[in-house]
Amino acid sequence: MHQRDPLSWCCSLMYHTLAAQCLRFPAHILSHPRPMRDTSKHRPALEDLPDSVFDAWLASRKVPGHDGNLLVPGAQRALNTANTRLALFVTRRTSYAFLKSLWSLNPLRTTLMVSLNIARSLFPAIRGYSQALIVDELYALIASDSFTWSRLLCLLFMEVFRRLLEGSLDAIAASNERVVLESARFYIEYKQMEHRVRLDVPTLTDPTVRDLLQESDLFSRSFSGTGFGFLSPLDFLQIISLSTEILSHLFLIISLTSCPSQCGILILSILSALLPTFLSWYNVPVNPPDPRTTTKEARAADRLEKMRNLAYSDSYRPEIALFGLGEWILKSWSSARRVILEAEATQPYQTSHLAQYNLTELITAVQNIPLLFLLKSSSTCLGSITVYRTSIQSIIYASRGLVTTTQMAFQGIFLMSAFCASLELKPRLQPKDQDPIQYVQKPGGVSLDVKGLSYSYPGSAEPALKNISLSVGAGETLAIVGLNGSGKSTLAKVLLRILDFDKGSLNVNGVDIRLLDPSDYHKHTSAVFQGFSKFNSTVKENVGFGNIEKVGYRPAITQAVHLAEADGLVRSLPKGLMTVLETPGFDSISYPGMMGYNHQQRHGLSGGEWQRVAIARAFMRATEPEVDLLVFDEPKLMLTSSLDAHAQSQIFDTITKISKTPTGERLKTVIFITHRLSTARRADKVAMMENGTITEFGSHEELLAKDGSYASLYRASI
Ligand SMILES: Nc1ncnc2c1ncn2[C@@H]1O[C@H](COP(=O)(O)OP(=O)(O)OP(=O)(O)O)[C@@H](O)[C@H]1O
Repeated sequence: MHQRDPLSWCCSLMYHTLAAQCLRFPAHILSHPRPMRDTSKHRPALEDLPDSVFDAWLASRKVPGHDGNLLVPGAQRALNTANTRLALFVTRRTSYAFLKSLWSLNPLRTTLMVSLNIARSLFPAIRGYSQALIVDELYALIASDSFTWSRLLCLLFMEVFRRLLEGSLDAIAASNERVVLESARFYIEYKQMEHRVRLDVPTLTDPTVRDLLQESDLFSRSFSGTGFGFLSPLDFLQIISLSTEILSHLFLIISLTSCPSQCGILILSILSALLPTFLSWYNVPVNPPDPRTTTKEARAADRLEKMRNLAYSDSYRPEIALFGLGEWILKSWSSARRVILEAEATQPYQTSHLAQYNLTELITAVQNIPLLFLLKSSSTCLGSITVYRTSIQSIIYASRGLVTTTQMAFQGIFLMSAFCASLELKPRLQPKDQDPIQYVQKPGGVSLDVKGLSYSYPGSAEPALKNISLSVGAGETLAIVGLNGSGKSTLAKVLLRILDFDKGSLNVNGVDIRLLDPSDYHKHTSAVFQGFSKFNSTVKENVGFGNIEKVGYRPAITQAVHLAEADGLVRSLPKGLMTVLETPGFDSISYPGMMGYNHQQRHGLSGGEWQRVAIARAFMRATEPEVDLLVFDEPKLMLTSSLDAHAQSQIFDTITKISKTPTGERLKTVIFITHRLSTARRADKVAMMENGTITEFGSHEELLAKDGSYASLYRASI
C-alpha cells in the first residue's frame, strides 16, 4: 500500500485546514493579471471589518496620520483601536486553524508541552507555600521547646524532594518543548521554501507580494528565536503560564485572608502588587515609533544595507578598488547611519517614572503596609508573612512579563496574518477559473501564433512590447534581431511563459498559452537566458540542473558538455566536472566543522566559458524527445557575443543537428536572439525588433529585398 510520508501528510492537513477556514484572498491577487500597489482601495474604513486576512494585514500597515503611506515590512504596528480590531479579526480567522495545525504535527508532545507549562507555572506558588509550612513548623517546634534535629532533617528532606521533582519536570518539559519547537520550525520553514520555489516571476515581482513574503519570513524566523522581538504562536503559551502564575499567587494571598476584616488588607496588597505594573504600562508609549517607518528612514535603512553589502562582499572588490569607491561607500554609509540614529534619538526617552521620580522605594513601602496589618493580627504566623512577601514579588514580575509578552504577541499576530495570507498566494501564470489544458505534443515541434501582444513591466510607463504579431510553424527556426533595449529578451520570456502579457493573444499549438499549466509547458522547452544563472556549485551540477532527473547521471552530463563543445574546458579544470565554480556575488560563510568543505578551491571562468556551461545546461534537456522548443538568448558583450564567431557557428550547427532527425525531418522549433546577423541569415524567419515592436518579419532574403532597417543593419555588420 502507498504510504504517505509524515511531512506531506502534515502539509496537506495544514493546507486543507487553513483553506477550510476561508482565508479569502482578494481577487486582485488571485485572479487579476497584476496585483495593485495602490492599497487604499482595499483598506477598510475603521468601522468596517476587512474581508480577508490579507486585507487585515494590508490595513495594519497603514502609517497612522499619513494617508497612503505604508509601514515598511517588519515595522511595529501601533497599539490603537483600529489595529486591535484587526488583530482580533486575524486571531478569530486564523489562530484556531493555525494552532490546530501545529498541534497536529505532534499531538501528544504538544499536549504535554501545554500541560507541563501550566503545571510549572504553579510551581512558584507551591514553592512559597511549602517554604511557609517549613517556617511555621520550625517556629512552632522552637516555641514549644520540642525541637529535634530529626524533625528538621525530615522537613529539609521534603523540601529537597520537592525541588528534585521540580527540576525533573523542568528537564522533561525543556526536552519535550525542543522537539515540539523543532517540528514546528521545520514545518514553517518548509512552507516558506515551498512558496518561494512555486511562485512565478510576475507574482514575486509584485511589490505588495514581496512585502507580504518578507513579513511572512519574519514570522517563520520567530520560531527560531530570531524574530527580532516577535513571538511565535508557541510562545503564546507564556501568556497562559504567566496568567496561571499570577492567579495561583493571588489564590495564596486570598487564602491568607481568613476573615472579612482582612479584605481591606487583601485589596490593598493586590493593588500595591500591581501598582508598579500599571506605572510601567503608563511609561510605554502607546504608539512606539518604529525607527524605520518614515520613507526617509526606510530609504536610509535600505542604503545602509546596500553599503554594508558593498563593503563586505568580495565580488565587488575589483571595481571598488578600480573606481575608488571606498570613500563614497563610507560617506554614504555614515549619512544613512546618521539618519537612523537621529530617528532613534527622537524617540521619547523611555525612562521609568518609577526611576525618574524615585518611586521604587515608595512602592516597596506601600507594599509593606498590608504586611504591618498582618503582623498586627494575632492569627497571622511567620510562614504566611513569608508567602505574602514572595507572592507579591512574583505577581509584580509575572504581571510585568505578561504586559511585555502581550505587546510582543500583538505584533506577532500581524506577522501570522502575513504568513497565513501568503499561503493563499497563487502563481499568477497559473490558469484561473478552470483546470489547465494539458500540453499536447505535435510532430515537428511547437507552433507559436502571436497577435497584437503588448506588455509593460510593473511600474514602467513605457511598454516593453507593443502590438507584436508573428507566427512560427512547427520545426521552424526564428531569429530575433534588433538594437539594444528593443524588447528581444522580453519577447523570449513571454514566449517561454516566464512573463505574462497585458494585451493580445499567444497560442501554442493552437491553444491559448494562458490555459496551459506553465510547469507542464516548461517540460517541453529548453533555453539559455541572456542573464543565465551561475550556480554556486560544481560544473557537474551547473550542467546537470538542466535536467534534474539526470543530474547524477554522468554520461548525460558528458554528452551535454560535448554538444556545447566544452570538453576541452572541462578537461582543463583542476577537478574536471567536479570543480567548484566561483560565482560572483556569493561569499561563502564558514561554519564550525565545515573547514574541509569551505576550503575547497573555487575556480573562476571567463564570460565565454560560463556561456558554454549554460549552453551545456540547455542541451541537457534539449536532446530529450519531449522538448519541442529551444530558445537561445545570446548574451552580448559590447556588440558581440562572449562566444567567438567560430564557436557560435559550431553551436548553431549543433542546435540544427538536435532540432532535426538525421534524415532532415524537423523535430523542434528553435528561436534564437542574436546580434550577429551572419547567424540570423541561417534562420527560416527573421523578426526585426525596434522600440518594442516587430517592424520587419520574413526570411533573410525577403528582408534584404525590402531594404529596410534589417538590410542596413546587415550591411553594417558584414
Ligand atoms: N525587469 C525589468 N523591469 C523594467 N523594465 C525592464 C526590465 N527588463 C527590461 N526592461 C526594459 O524593457 C525594454 C526591453 O528590454 P529587453 O531586455 O527585452 O531588450 P533587448 O532587446 O533584449 O535588449 P539587449 O539587446 O540589450 O539585450 C528595455 O527598455 C528595458 O529597459
